[in-house]
Amino acid sequence: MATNLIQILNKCASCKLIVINKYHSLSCNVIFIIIIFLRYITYRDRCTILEMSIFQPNVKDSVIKGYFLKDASKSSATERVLGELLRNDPVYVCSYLCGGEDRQWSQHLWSNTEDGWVEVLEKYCVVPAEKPVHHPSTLSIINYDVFYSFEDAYKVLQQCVDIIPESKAVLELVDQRLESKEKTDFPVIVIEGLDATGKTTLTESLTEALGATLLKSPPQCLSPWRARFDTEPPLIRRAFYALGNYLTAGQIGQEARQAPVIVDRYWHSTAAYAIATAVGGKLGNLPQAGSEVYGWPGDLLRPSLVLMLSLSSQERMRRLQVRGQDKTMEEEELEANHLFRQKVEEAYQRIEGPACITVDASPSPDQVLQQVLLLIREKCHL
Ligand SMILES: Nc1ncnc2c1ncn2[C@@H]1O[C@H](COP(=O)(O)OP(=O)(O)OP(=O)(O)O)[C@@H](O)[C@H]1O
Ligand SMILES: Nc1ccn([C@@H]2O[C@H](COP(=O)(O)O)[C@@H](O)[C@H]2O)c(=O)n1
Repeated sequence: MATNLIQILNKCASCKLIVINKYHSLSCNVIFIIIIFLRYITYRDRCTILEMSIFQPNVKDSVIKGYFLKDASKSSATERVLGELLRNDPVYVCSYLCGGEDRQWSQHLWSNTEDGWVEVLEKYCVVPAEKPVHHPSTLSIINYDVFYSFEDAYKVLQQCVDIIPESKAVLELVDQRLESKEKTDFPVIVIEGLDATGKTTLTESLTEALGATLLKSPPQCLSPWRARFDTEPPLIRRAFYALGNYLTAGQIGQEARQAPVIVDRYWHSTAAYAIATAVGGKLGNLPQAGSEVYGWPGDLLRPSLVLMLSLSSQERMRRLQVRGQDKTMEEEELEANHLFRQKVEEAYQRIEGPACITVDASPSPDQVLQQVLLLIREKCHL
C-alpha cells in the first residue's frame, strides 16, 4: 500500500495537488482522524491543506466535503500519513494535472484495487461552470449544520461516543429529559440576539417584572461539556446545541405550568449561527427567505414569542469592551467579520414558526424593558 501511495504522491509532486473526499459525511470518527492527521502533516511539513467540496449544481445533499492537499515537500511523513488514511476508509482520491499545449487542467481519478491505488484510465477536463442558483454550502445544511428532529441530533452524538467520551454523559442527561407538551399553560418568551446585545440584562429584569422563571439554552446542566463540544467540527458542535434545546424544552414545559417563562437563547440561536457559519461569502449566499432550512423542528416546543435584540455594531463593540470578559472564538469572529454578523442577524429574521420580532436594544436598560413589556402585553395578553 505505502509503495503505491508513494507512486501517487510522486505523480502529484509534478502537479502538486491531491484531493481526498470522504464518502460519508456522518462518519464522525473518520472526520476526526482526517483532521488530526492533516493538522499534523501541515505542521510538520508545510503542506497546504484547504477544505474543499465537490457538488452537483443545485442538487440537494450532493455536496461531499473533502480536502485539497498541495504538497510541496515530497516528504515521507506525508506519504505515511496518507497511507494510513487511505487504508482505513473509503475515500475518493483525484489528482490534477496542468499540461498540453493549451495548459488545460485535467482531473485524474484513482481507484483502490487489490494491487493498491491505481490511476483510472479515464480523465476529465476541468472547465469553468456557470454560477449555480444555490450556493453549494446551502445544499448540505440539513442534518449537517442544523438538525430538525431530536433523533437526528441524537444519532450524531451516539456515533461520537468512542472518540468523544463526554458524549456518553450528554446522552445520559438527554435520555432523562422531561417530555414537553405542545401547548403551555403560561406564555414562553425567548430573548435572542448577538453577544452583548443585552440579553442577560433584559432576561433578568423581565423575569423579575413578570414574576417569571428564567431558563437558558443550553441549560446549566450541560455547562461541564460545553467548552469541549465548542472545539469540535460543526456537525458535532451543532448536534450538541440542538440537544441542549430539547433539554431546555423539557424544563420549559415543566415551569410553564406555574408561571410565564423567559428563555435566554433557544432554537433561533442554534439555527442562525449554524446557517451563517455554514454559508460562505456574502449575505446573498444565504438560502432565500422561505427556504426549508429556516423551518422549526416539528418535535421541539414552540415558544409564544421570540424577540431579537438588535444593536449597531459600534454600540455592541462598546458594550463588549466595557464588559471586558474573555471572548469565545465565535465572538472574535464576529468582531473580525462584519459579514458574518450580518448573516447571523439575517438568518435570525428568516427563521419561522415562530418568527422573531426585532427590538431596538440601544436605549437604556429600563427603556428596553418597558418596550419589551409592552410587546409582551400586546402579543401574549399578560
Ligand atoms: N440597554 C443597555 N444600555 C447600555 N448597556 C447595556 C444595556 N444592556 C446591557 N448593557 C451592558 O452591555 C453589556 C452586555 O450586556 P449583557 O451581558 O446583558 O449581554 P448579553 O446579550 O447577555 O451578552 P452574551 O450573549 O455575550 O452573554 C453589559 O456590560 C451590560 O451591563
Ligand atoms: N441555543 C443556543 C445557544 C448558543 N449557541 C451557540 O453558542 C454561542 C453563543 O452563546 P453565548 O452563550 O456565548 O452567547 C454561539 O456561537 C451559538 O453558536 C447555540 O448554538 N444554540
